[in-house]
Amino acid sequence: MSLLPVAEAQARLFALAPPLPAETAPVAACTGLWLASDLLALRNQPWADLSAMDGYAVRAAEWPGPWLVAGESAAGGAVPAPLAPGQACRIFTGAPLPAGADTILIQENATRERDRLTASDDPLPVGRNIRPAASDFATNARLLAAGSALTPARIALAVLGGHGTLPVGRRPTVALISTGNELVPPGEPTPAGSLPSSNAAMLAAMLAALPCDVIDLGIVPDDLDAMTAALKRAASADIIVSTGGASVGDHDMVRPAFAQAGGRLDFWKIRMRPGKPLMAGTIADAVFLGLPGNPVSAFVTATLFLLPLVRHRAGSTAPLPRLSEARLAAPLPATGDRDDYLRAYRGEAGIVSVTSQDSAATAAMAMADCLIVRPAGSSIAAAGDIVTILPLTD
Ligand SMILES: Nc1nc2c(c(=O)[nH]1)N[C@H]1C(S)=C(S)[C@@H](COP(=O)(O)OP(=O)(O)OC[C@H]3O[C@@H](n4cnc5c(N)ncnc54)[C@H](O)[C@@H]3O)O[C@H]1N2
Ligand code: MOO
Repeated sequence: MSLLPVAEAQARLFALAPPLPAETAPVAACTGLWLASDLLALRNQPWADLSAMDGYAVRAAEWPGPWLVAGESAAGGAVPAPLAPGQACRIFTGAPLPAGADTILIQENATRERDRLTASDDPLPVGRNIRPAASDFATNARLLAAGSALTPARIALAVLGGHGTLPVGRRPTVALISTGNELVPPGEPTPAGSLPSSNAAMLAAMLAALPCDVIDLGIVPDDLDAMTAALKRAASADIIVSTGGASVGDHDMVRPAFAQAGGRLDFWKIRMRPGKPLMAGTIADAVFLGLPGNPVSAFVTATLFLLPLVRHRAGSTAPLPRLSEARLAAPLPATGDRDDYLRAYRGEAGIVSVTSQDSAATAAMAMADCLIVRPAGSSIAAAGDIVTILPLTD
């Protein structure tokens, strides 16, 4: 069976199910969500020509005065009366200009004696220190495209555009299933032959950064019927993730159980290391991801498939992790016939791959703050070479 390239597997995964239906949320609850439809401005910003500084609204042609100070304009106050020739209007930041004014003389550069005002610096061009009406955006302008991540700055834009609620993608529910007779829950005694189940806690921690609701269905033994029942129970979630039992051993029950539960497998086995035994399909309206059991393999495949799937179902149009480039601090061996995702960290002298690349080496994985992405067939890389990295932290 030939191995599926990572990018192809990601595209097939997203094609399994569309984003979840949109819902309306108050702006205060939108952080980290994705916009479900284009957002148009309901108002002009600024609503009128506004002063950008505290000072005086004048006509530039009358520089350097003297002007007669007549009237005042403050943010939230009434629109001031039009300026007659020779007049200046006291004005504050964010306040509307009187008709006829075309420049703001800042108060630090003005000399005022009672109502007589003169400028004490060089002439200013027309328009200086003024924010023209609708110069930020105009009514009906498209502020944000569907699928945009609602970052803090975009929430500010939406609110200034007149919105108090936003159409957003619904948060997916994610059901976690850990499989293996050897597993015991975190913190419980580990008699010989058993080990703590770490994958669900790790995945929940990874998912905590995303808008989704995690349901941990616990540990299921390597038993066909038990696993089938667990998958059926999980099928009301939007996304089901299992770890372990994905490979070819006699106790690897996930594929047969998935079939017995009525699931439709779409792909199995990816051209990547670690993570080869990854599988995906659908069961009822849920998308199913079967991750390998090794903690490092589960971590890498969750980074490349699970987190992007959650983003996709929550409405992101750019769900894949961002890649960047960095310089190697030490050489790397050639890769084999799968893409390598090497655990690494960003050191002072460049990128350093961690001591063990074994897919069960959790102590080494815990040192990593990025993955080095090395395509299949890459030759030896030297210290100083530029490589592609996938940052795991900012
Ligand atoms: N003959 C072959 N053997 C294996 C192949 C192969 O292609 N042919 N693939 C290898 C690869 S690659 C991987 S990765 C592993 C993954 O296999 P499984 O998904 O079936 O995982 P398990 O066998 O169930 O477990 C592997 C390992 O991870 C530990 N584990 C499992 N779940 C957890 C958990 N929740 N928390 C912590 N640790 C967990 C488990 O005890 C095993 O040690 O298969 C290779 N074999
Ligand atoms: O490809 Mo498996 O995920 O390394 O150990």
